[in-house]
Amino acid sequence: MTSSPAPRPDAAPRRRLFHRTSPTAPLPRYTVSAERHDDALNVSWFTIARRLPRLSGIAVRLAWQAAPRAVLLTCLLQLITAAVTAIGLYATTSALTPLLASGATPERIGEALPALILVTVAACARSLVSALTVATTARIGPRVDGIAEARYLEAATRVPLAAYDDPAWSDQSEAASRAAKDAHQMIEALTSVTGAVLSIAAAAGILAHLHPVLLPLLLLAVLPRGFAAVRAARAAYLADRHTLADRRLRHSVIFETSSRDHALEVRAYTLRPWLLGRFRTVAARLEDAAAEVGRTTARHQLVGDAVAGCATVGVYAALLWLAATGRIAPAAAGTAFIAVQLSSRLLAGLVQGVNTTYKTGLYMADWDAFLADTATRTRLPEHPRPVPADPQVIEARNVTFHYPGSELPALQNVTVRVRRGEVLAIVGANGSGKSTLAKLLAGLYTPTTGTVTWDATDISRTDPEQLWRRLAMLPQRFARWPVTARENITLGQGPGDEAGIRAAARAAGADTVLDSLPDGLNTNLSPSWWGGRDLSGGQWQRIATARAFYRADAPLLICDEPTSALDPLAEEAVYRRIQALAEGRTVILITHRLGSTRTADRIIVLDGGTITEEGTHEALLARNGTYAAMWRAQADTYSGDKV
Ligand SMILES: Nc1ncnc2c1ncn2[C@@H]1O[C@H](COP(=O)(O)OP(=O)(O)OP(=O)(O)O)[C@@H](O)[C@H]1O
Repeated sequence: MTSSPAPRPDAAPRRRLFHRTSPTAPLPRYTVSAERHDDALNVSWFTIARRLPRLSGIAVRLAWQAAPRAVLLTCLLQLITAAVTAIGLYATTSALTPLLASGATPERIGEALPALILVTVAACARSLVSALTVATTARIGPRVDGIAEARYLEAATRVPLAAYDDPAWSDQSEAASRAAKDAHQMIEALTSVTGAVLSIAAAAGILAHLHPVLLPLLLLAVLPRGFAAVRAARAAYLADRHTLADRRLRHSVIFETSSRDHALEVRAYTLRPWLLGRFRTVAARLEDAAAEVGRTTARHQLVGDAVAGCATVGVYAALLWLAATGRIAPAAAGTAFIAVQLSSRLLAGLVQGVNTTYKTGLYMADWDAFLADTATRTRLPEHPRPVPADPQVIEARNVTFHYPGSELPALQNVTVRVRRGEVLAIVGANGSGKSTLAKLLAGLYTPTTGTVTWDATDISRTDPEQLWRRLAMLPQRFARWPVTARENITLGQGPGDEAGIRAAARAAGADTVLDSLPDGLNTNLSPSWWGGRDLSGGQWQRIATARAFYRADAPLLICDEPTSALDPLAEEAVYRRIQALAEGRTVILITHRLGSTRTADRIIVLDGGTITEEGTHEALLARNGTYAAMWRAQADTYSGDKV
């Protein structure tokens, strides 16, 4: 049975690109965050004029950093183009004057010949310089993209983890990554704008020289289209900004629908109609926005063309009148005619260039704002305290923590102390705050109130990168990097020594996994790449554990659910290894497998973000509280044999 097309949730029904044979999923309309409704969405002509130089300045600075010599060469080529244009027009008048004079034809041609040769040479030079400009700009563009993208990545990898939980930052990040990718467009557009402006200025100079009234006439022919272009660019930008969240949603829906990670559930849960419905809903919203931009652009273009057309007719009529009444020489009128035609052609480039410059310029401003905002969020202490190389005590004191935008605290007034050589186990129900507490102790999040210290050093006053170099962490949701098994273990620590990698793999039970791979450590662990192999969930967990163990000299080891996917023998081996690793370092172990907590030096129980129990396994059983209840429940599940 085919269902009738579902009505769009938020617009009047009309013909669509998509046939709605599947249900349309209701999709929340996320709006851009309050900060994004800034003055960029409220631009007046004055603001545009004020802003264009600044927007261009961002791109010019980037271009200068990327390829200063190419920038200088481009400027030189632009000036040559303008000079050649002026020479060509001037030579045209010189050629037309004898040609339009009375006398014998061979003599008139002979007199005009040098000027005609100059006109031809100027035209050839113009083409050559234009080709050189294209080649030079092509050298600058990719380098500018590279720098813009590298800065974006650097900022995104430096910002505190909490930024990723903030939708405002995510919106900004999306706009900035898009701008960085397209930064070369701004360079190309700026080049064509400056080239066209200089050449039109040269033509205007020649016209003003021929007769002062020709200059305002030229401007009359040129300005309306420029005005229309900037208005269209502004409409497109505003629509883009308003649909930013929807575009993010669209990417996310496409990714969820087609990614390998979701492919199994898409099939097993027969998700196709639901997923396509979600896609259609968001695509329809974007389609509407794009159509609206198209209508606005067409309107502006039509009005601009109409006014420009009328103005051009007026210019030609004025030229005829000036020539007919003897106010200018016929040769000057001919040159003016050619200059207006040339300027109209240049104007097409200028219009396109202004359009792109303004639009991409606004995105570059987003990129710039993202870097500035991210730098503010990332601000390091002015004089960072050194991180203790081998902390004796790691302590959270009266720590409360709210995730961004969350009213309920994930942790409330938590105080905990863990010493070097100790294994601290954190247990508790799902969502009780275990992972959050571990992340705070590792400096991955900063407490909303309270302090975390390593020895006497408040870690919020240290350089976090220095801190994390002293951390080995096996997170609950570890990344499956699409690189070789070797890189998955050494992960950013250089090529690694073979013995160290093998020892970490053995300790994590990953040695047997490596033995089963066709190229051993050199096998790529992404089946989507040629020669790549995937692993089972437990095998992946062993590799991720080896990754944490490989950082053998880190004084803090955090294992968050390290054995959730492991078979019992591997599990026992990993816990034995964690126990052994505790010698000379601090170990924090988060687990629901209470069997492993028996050997921990101390256990804390979290409930709703607060510590409710603390002690050794035996002490907590004797207390007969939450821990004892959890222990008994698990013992019952495993028939009391083993937990
Ligand atoms: N990035 C986040 N943004 C907002 N809230 C979050 C975020 N991560 C976790 N929370 C919330 O914080 C609380 C504590 O989460 P946490 O991950 O620390 O729990 P947990 O005890 O480790 O749970 P589990 O046993 O399920 O792993 C939960 O209520 C959770 O919903």
